[in-house]
Amino acid sequence: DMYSSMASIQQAVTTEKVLLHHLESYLEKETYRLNDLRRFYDKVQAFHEATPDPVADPIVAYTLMKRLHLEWLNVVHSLEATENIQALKEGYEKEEKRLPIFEDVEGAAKGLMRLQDVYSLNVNGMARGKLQRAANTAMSLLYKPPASSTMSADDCFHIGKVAYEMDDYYHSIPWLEEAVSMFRGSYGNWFTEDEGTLEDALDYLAFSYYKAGNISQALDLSRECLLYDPDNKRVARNVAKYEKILDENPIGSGLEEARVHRPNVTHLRTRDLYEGLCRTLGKQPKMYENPKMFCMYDTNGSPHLTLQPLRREMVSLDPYVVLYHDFVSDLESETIKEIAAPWLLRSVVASGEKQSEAEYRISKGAWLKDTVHSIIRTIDIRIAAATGLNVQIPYTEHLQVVNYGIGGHYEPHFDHATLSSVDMGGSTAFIYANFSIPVIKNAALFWWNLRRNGAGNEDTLHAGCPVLIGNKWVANKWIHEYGQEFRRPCTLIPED
Ligand SMILES: O=C(O)CCC(=O)C(=O)O
Ligand SMILES: [Fe+2]
Repeated sequence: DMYSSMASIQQAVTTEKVLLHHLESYLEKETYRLNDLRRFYDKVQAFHEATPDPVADPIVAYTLMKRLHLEWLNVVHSLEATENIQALKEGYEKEEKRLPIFEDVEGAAKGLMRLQDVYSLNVNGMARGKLQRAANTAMSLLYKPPASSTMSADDCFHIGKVAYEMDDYYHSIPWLEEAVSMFRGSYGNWFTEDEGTLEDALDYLAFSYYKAGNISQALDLSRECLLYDPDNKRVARNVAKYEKILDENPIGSGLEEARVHRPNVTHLRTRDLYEGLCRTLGKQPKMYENPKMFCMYDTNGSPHLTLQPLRREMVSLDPYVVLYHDFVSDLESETIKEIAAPWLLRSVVASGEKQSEAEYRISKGAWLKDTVHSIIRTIDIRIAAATGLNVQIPYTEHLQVVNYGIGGHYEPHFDHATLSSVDMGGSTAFIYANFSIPVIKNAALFWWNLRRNGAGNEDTLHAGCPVLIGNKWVANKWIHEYGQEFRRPCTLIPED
């Protein structure tokens, strides 16, 4: 699929540029054709104005005869229009296999709804291309794009429909409200590219309200829909039905509006904690008040780091989490991304004995062996130097390079089992340990997910927050317990 990684979406830009080129050439040819038709029209029109009595002049009469016998025929039966549209269609068909499919648009729409929820974004703002916090969380503008990227009524309608098809009225209502209000504003204008109309949006919105238990809203909208589409028998039946319900249940007689809840797709107990941490966008000022949380140049006693120590920042003492700033260089991270890009495949998660794609991990990844490029080997050596651990296969896994997609995230999980540029969102959140770390380009985050006695540290439950703006790449190196016996000896203290 395409929506699950920004690297794949970048290819869509190239595809659209090709389509744009075909359309440009079509428009040029059609403009030429229509200008020529206009010239013919003007010629005939001028003739009728200038020659009130064509019958008197034999030459004039001749041209009239010839025109009617031949010229009109050629004009009306001209093949040019067909040829032009044919060329456009052929150009499109050549790109067809590169176009996103339904699941991609659906996945992208779900990604936007995820961002809306996790970052409490306001739908009206989103439709205007601005990322602002919803009204109940003190309206604040998070991001305004440099170029205007507003959504059309039809864009909002589509998202509303995706939610509606999932019986998710919590999302379908605000998006369809937005669509209806925009369609109303442009009523009477016809946009070739649109899939839906005001009537369609009203219809879906009315039914969403009905499902959510708001019958009087459903009735108002259905009546408005009938106004535009008086022959729609189904909507007429709905109006009658809603009127009947309201008649039988006067206000206050127990017909309460069902509260529409955000669908708990993740069945996640930790969701609120996780999202709260994501919303801080990695800002944790409290952390710096603890003197133990210092920064230092660290060689870890390794000769590899003597001349160029790592810049280490303590992030958490328990669980032990450290951040190495500029762990890799721009050249290294760019190279890794380039090597990984052609091999990216949809990320999977363990599900029983098998592996499967999951809504809770939206990204694509590639495994890079140290033999594919000397940079991978260099980084392995650096990881070994920083951690003092043995990073030879089979004591670690290969480097896993991951690129997130639209609203791409990885919900809370354990790894017992990190390179990038993100402008906003995408923090790594430690749910129980209650902190999150923003994405810092070229930095590496290191933690022990096992205690020295081999038990998993529950406090390492962590997640990759949905990416709000930017392109997030991470590289994971999972180091196994096995093989480190003499490098990280065990102790008898359980909490060590
Ligand atoms: O993307 C992140 O911030 C975390 C990624 C992660 O935890 C994983 O891939 O296991
Ligand atoms: Fe992880």
